[in-house]
Amino acid sequence: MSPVGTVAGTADRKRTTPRPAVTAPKRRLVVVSNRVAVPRHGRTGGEGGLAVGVKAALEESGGMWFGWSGKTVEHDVGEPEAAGLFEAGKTTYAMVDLTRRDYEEYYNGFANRSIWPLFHYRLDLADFNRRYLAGYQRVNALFARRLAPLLRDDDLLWIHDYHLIPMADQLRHMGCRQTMGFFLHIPWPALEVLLALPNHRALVQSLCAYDLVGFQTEDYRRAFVDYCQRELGATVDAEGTLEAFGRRVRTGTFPISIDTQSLAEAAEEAAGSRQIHRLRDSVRNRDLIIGVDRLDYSKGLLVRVQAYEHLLRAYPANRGRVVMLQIAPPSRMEVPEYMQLRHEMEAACGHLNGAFAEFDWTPVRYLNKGFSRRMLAGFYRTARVGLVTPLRDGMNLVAKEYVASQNPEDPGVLVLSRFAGAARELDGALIVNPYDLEATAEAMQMALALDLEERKDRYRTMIDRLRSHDIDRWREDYLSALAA
Ligand SMILES: O=P(O)(O)OC[C@H]1O[C@H](O[C@H]2O[C@H](CO)[C@@H](O)[C@H](O)[C@H]2O)[C@H](O)[C@@H](O)[C@@H]1O
Ligand SMILES: O=c1ccn([C@@H]2O[C@H](COP(=O)(O)OP(=O)(O)O)[C@@H](O)[C@H]2O)c(=O)[nH]1
Repeated sequence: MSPVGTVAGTADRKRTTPRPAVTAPKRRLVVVSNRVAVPRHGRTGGEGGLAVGVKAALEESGGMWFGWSGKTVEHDVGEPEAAGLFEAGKTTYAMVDLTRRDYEEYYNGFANRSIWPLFHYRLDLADFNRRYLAGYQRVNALFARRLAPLLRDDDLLWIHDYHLIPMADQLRHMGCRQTMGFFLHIPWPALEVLLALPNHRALVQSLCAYDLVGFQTEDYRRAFVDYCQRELGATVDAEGTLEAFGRRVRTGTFPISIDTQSLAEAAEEAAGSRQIHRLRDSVRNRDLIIGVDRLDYSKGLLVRVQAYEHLLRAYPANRGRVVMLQIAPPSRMEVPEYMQLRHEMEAACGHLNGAFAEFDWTPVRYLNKGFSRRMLAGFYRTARVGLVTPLRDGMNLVAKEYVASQNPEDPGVLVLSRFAGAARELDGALIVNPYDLEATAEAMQMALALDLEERKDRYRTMIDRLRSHDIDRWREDYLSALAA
């Protein structure tokens, strides 16, 4: 299990003010996701948007969170009879172990070597081995068998992400008639790209077993509808409801967000901490540029290092004057393409430092480890520039966290890829095409040079959006649409 994920992660910070009351669903909420953020030793455990949003919904209304336990068992010793259950507060956690083979074929295989690269437009990296597909179907069927006996007739099911697309279909085959919603955290690709997936039709057919299918952006939703119309002959009405395979499926756009208020509080508090003082002392009077990403090829890490090299070549006055801090915790290390990226990043950062470093200045600090969100908030606030350059990204919460962490009186500037879902909302960022290295370098230069008034203006438009569209709003919008 990788150290940093959107669902499971290190301890979260408690809000100092209560969450606003939102319309809690009257029916019991059952959340299903690959990773489950289990509370440890009474501390809150969530890290990314999914964990924060789901936990808040379950704390409020009570319910169940079902998924993989994070454990693999070495041999297939026969399936356990039932999911392991335990209660914490109003929430029941129900979790299933996976055999090593299931984990390899379902998680490392179909989820992360077939769907993930394809949906992030990396056809060159996709592997459509049929063994992976079989493992994916097998684990979805196993999850459905373990969940079905725990369900009540009027439960609301909220199933998350690309690992679990066929789950509703599996449950329906077992006779489950509950309301079921799906939310996709990653991009939905254009029709021409999706057609490369050997079982694309069956996969989309299984999505039609849901009552509501939610996407991060309107572009992804439209791409899904486009596929259904052109490939399946589905009809769609003005509200985005599809008719396909004899079912009516609603579609919607629900951009995930962050706990804006608690991030801002954490950043302010962290600014006075010993570690942030240490960071500031080490950076001295230089400008800090920060990147924070799982070590994933979709995040555009290599082009980012190249763009930074362009910055140092095209604007040599920056040499000795800026420092780039790239935090890149290893992720999915059993998938060969991720290991390959690790080697490539080591070479790229080594090359850059070798070419430009001076005896008293190192241009890039490259760290293969994760930090708590509280520490990250302090790092973000210290950085004059936040660099978020994915080649394709469902949303990208780091972009939102960077903005929320800024000092309103002296905010930094976000340089953001147009291919991140977050670019649809964060229009105060300097938006770049990350494939265009020179333009990215120019945007970095501009970010370093922006005057205070313009930085404040850009920050204000973004923070207003993040305050009105925070993580509470995301789950409220999704759950009220699902329950409607
Ligand atoms: O669980 P892992 O394999 O360790 O991966 C971590 C998560 O990565 C993906 O995150 C996505 O969801 C974010 C929140 O909606 C979104 O901002 C980001 O753009 C996506 O890449 C994945 O979709 C999650 O399921 C993983 O837990
Ligand atoms: O060292 C780290 C690096 C990242 N994160 C968190 O991991 C999440 C990453 O989410 P994002 O949507 O940016 O990308 P994903 O990794 O889910 O694709 C964010 O909440 C980060 O704050 C973290 O807690 N510690």
